Amino acid sequence: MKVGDTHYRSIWFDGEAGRVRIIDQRWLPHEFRVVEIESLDEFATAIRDMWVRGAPLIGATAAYGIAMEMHRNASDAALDAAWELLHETRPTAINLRWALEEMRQVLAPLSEGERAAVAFRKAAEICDADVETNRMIGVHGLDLVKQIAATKKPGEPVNILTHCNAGWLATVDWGTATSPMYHAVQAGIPIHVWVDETRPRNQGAQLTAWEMNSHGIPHHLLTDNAGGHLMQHGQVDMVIVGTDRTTALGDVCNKIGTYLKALAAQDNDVPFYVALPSSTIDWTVEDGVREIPIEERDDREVTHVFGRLDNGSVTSVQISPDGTPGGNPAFDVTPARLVTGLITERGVAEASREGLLGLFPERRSAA
Ligand SMILES: CSC[C@@H](O)[C@@H](O)C(=O)COP(=O)(O)O
Repeated sequence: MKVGDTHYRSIWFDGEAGRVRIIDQRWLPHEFRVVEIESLDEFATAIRDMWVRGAPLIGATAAYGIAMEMHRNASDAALDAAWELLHETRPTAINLRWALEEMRQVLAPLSEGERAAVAFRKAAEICDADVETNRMIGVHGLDLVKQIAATKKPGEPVNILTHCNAGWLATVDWGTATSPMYHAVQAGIPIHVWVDETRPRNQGAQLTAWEMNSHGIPHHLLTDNAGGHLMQHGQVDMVIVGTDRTTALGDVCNKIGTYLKALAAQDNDVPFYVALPSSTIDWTVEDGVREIPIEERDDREVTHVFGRLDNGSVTSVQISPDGTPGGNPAFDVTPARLVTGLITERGVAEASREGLLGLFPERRSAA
């Protein structure tokens, strides 16, 4: 999407310089920094320490990490070691394993001399496919927004609540949850977005709000606890969130706090949609609550907040007493029964095995 007048993706390969460039998301919204990442360790650090984050972008970054490593050393041992190192950076988002497997499958049968060029081509393909997938999620999600818009008075906006950042910064472009929003704006449908701040790292406040602001989409930033109240008062027409891993039965694992929004939505008859590329479906998992590994992050993310001081400097400050430990589960699972529909690149599915298999019939034999 555009930043000022320039169109950016969240990751790209500069072929002339032989460098991968990313937007270092740790500094947004205060500073827009583009950095180069080169060594395998830098790729692992960029994913683990969330210079890049969001399930699809983690996968795309890992793909380029493999490509850069193949350029340096294309042996079987280097491929396996890179796969392992990148795979252990973040445990919950399945796109990481998906992208690493895609890379390994094309590279493993090749000779060492062939691997680097093919790896860069494959990483670029993964990125391009992500962009198109997310565009299609927007096309299908737009139909849902239109249905709600049809019930409104002329000019009255569709109020959409979202949690965390499932925007273009979490993908290569468009975003998943935000793609229907961009498509609605393009179609001239008035929307207004409620942006959950998303403690502890505040991806909503720092990233989604920045995206909405940059694109001129009307929005308000909310504390994480406000959504239920707004739903009770008819101020939320629909929820659209992303997912880091979707089970074969339609449970969705997304940023911590998503589950509570789904409960509030059900209690208030607010449709709760989850937008996802099919690379987020883990067909090997059925029960999300029991089977999906939930990332536990550093408790400093809870005991401290990051922001800009009045003097303009960007820093983190402690908000809790010395000695109080933080608990930091980074994701939770929303059971399929709370999900109104899964918005995929192939259409909107019921959150169930049959719903998913209806859109992805090629998976039927495996099921
Ligand atoms: C399209 S991204 C979907 C999810 O990855 C997103 O909602 C999310 O939870 C991101 O978590 P993060 O910890 O910032 O990587």
